[in-house]
Amino acid sequence: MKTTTTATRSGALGALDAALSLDGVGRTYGGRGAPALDGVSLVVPRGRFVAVMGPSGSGKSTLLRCAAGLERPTTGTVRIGGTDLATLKTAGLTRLRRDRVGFVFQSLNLVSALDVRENVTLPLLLAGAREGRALDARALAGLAAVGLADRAGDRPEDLSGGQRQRVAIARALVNEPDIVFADEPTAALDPVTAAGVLALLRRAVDERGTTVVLVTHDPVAAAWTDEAVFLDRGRLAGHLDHPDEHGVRRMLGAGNDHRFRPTATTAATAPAAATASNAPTAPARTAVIR
Ligand SMILES: Nc1ncnc2c1ncn2[C@@H]1O[C@H](COP(=O)(O)OP(=O)(O)OP(=O)(O)O)[C@@H](O)[C@H]1O
Repeated sequence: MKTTTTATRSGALGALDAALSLDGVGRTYGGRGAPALDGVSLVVPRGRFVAVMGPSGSGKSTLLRCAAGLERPTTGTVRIGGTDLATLKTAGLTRLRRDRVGFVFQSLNLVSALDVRENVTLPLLLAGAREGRALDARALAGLAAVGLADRAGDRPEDLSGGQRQRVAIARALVNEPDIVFADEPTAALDPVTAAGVLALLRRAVDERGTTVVLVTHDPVAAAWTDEAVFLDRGRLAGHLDHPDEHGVRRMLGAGNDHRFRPTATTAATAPAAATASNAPTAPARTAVIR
């Protein structure tokens, strides 16, 4: 197993100062059969937007759950911001997820008994913040950032799917997490609404330096990211820097007959916001270790 990236070879990036690192992570369910994840190693630098792609059942969601500390891997090491998750007991893991991690899922359950503002303040309250004007101001600022300041008093069921996802993003970002994990957040949205949601994630990366790990099937969504990594039957099978829609489709097509061929690709048609992040100051790319 060899490290293949310049980032790691040059020593510019280590697992300890990365936003996220996985080293030999495997996950087997029920102790039988093929593992859902099989020895996945990668390093995601801070301030990076990374897409995790691959065929259905290739292990994308399992990778996300293990990486986010929602599930313990069977083998290997996961570090968030240098902290080895295996060293944390349940309470410590909960604290780390609460304080440093944001989540946006396709079916992210906003609490229907709470209004939109209350949903956004929830992570802050869980982290011990006191109710009051300062808390409300933070929630409203977060809602304003996703264009929903005027819906603060509404219930989630009064919003469209796209608006709900924007509330979910405001909630994920309200405690200024180091890293956000998003699992198919745009799968149920029309293309225009999906672009709005992806633009919000892109902005979090560009303006706040948040790291975002996005599981998606969608080559258009992947084109908003800095890098796409591809899974095939639980293993890392390739990656694209500055993925564009065409390059991603090609990789996914190659995956259909199990012949991923990692290639160097550049973004000819990536969204403008994504291109901006490819400035020379952008952090080193994700280190894919095989
Ligand atoms: N909780 C579980 N119990 C048993 N098997 C599971 C569990 N979660 C996932 N698996 C299995 O692990 C493999 C990978 O599943 P995973 O959901 O990670 O794939 P995926 O790439 O996210 O798929 P999709 O794109 O269809 O959502 C599949 O074979 C799946 O059946």
